Amino acid sequence: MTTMESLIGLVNRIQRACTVLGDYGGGTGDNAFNSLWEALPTVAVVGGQSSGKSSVLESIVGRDFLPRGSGIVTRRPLVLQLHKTEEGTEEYAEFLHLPKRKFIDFALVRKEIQDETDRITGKSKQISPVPIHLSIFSPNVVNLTLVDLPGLTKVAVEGQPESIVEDIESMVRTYVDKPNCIILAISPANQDIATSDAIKLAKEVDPTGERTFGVLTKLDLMDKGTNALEVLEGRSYRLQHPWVGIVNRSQADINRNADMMLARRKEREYFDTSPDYGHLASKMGSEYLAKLLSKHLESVIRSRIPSILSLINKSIEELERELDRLGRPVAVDAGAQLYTILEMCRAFDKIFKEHLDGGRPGGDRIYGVFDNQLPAALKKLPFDRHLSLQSVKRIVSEADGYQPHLIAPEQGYRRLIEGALGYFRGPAEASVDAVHFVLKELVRKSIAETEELKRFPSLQVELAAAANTSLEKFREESKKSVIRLVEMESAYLTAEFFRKLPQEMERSAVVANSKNNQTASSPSPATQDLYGDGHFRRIASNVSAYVGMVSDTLRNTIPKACVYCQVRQAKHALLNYFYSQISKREGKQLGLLLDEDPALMGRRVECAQRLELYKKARDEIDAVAWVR
Ligand SMILES: Nc1nc2c(ncn2[C@@H]2O[C@H](COP(=O)(O)OP(=O)(O)OP(=O)(O)O)[C@@H](O)[C@H]2O)c(=O)[nH]1
Repeated sequence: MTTMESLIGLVNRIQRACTVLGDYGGGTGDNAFNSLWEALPTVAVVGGQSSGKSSVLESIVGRDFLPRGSGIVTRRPLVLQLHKTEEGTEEYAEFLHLPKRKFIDFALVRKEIQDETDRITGKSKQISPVPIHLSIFSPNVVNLTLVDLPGLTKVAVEGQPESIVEDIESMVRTYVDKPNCIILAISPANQDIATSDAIKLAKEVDPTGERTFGVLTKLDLMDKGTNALEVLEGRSYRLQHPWVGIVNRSQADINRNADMMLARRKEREYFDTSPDYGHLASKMGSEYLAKLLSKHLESVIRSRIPSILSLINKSIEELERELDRLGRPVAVDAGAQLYTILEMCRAFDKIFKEHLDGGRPGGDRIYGVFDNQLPAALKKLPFDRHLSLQSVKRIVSEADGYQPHLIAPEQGYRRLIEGALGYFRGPAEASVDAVHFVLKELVRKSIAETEELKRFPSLQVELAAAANTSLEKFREESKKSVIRLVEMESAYLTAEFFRKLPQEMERSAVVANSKNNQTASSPSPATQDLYGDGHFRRIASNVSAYVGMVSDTLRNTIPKACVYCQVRQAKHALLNYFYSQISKREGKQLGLLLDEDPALMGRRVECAQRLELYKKARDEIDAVAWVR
């Protein structure tokens, strides 16, 4: 059988561990972990300024320990964990941020709360969502955890930023919005309940009043002849739980340093003897409130345990998956580091090859170079200009020198052809460059897609640089090869092509003759036209036909050279340069390559800590017999 202590204490322990890891009610938006804190039931104390919040808390504890003053005194949430101890034991307090230091003197507790508030918020009087955890061990308390929040206010006081009014409200909301938050809404009885800040907020976030406990303070300060029965009996504002009336110490009592135990007794007497509230006396006062809350908190925790466990189990699974993805921490010895690097290179190389061979997209763009870009570039070459009548006449005349040619202009043909073939260098080199850029892009993509490499930005950079150096070398080789192909075409022309030409010319002349109906005695057109425009046009068309034949050949051979020199090499030897470099490295330099992204290392540590927290929480909950 489990006691209340073990249930509330269990939640207290988990809450403290959550805070250490930055998971607390008002500040968990940015680290993308499930918030365990939010799954834990908490009692949040909410009220307008001077509504009596601090007094209620002190009454519940039975000690004077909260900072007082003008302006906004509570500027960080105070998680107040009360632990009931055996009768006769000494009372003491402990802060989470000062483990092992026992506070016996509660005046020092007050000072430490002030100092610790300033430590985070500075003297700026700003507010901060990072809670202060205070545990109080005493025979005069019930087991209970409450979160004291800054008082809702309407105006900033001197030295505080204007935004503080909204900042406080939004901080309070981050707590009370959560379905697991029990709202302790404090309103003063000497003020119209309709204007109570606490009730206004509670109405908004908990319209059915399921998780709101209404507390009415300052009953003793009501005008003579009036009472708060309308509120306390639930007629002014109905809640599912009964309202609790409280009489705290007055300012004069505080100034007099009136004893808290005495104040509790006086409060009891007030209700016992009150003509207005006598019938409600057993359900009034701070002691009753503490017991009521403790019982309620315990039952809520009990009912939430299955959902807390399921959140914990889900989070454990998620964290383990994430840790697998992030990989294990890097080995420290050089051999293991080299092994890790080579493993990653292999993974990268595999992905790169898949891109080329078709398992992944991108390789087809190389075929695109050969099938579209190269033919289009060849088509665009300015042969029309080169073989225009004027240009042909000029080149042939220049080639003849002072003696005009007698039969075919051999030199003229050669010069025209050589001039034309020179144009093929452009598309040949452009094809090599285009293939180079596709390969480079595939290297970039493959690095990005290699999951194992994600952790190591330095290795990524080095790998990319080495791969690109290799690609550059392949590009040089490829360029040499395609230029050689073009030069080979210029070096030796296909004589066969020209041997066929005279017959072709005759044939075309006969055709032209018969078309013109000329007599047999007319001179042969070939002779007649030896230096005329028709002759030069024929030369241009012969050269054009030859160049066309070479173009067809190069269209087939340039891709072969590119694939041979670049694609094939990239597939087989892309990382050879990297391997030769890496084998020369010492252990320390290898370590540098494996320096992980600090953000990732941080994330791994965070995940590991979270995992530990969740596992510990699961074990603790499992250890409590009533869960079964
Ligand atoms: N007579 C009487 N005075 C009370 C009662 N409750 C609170 N006070 C006084 O009201 C004043 C404000 O009370 P606090 O407990 O400081 O109120 P608070 O809501 O914590 O105020 P802030 O921290 O300033 O937001 C103090 O002077 C208290 O003595 C009460 O029930 N009766």
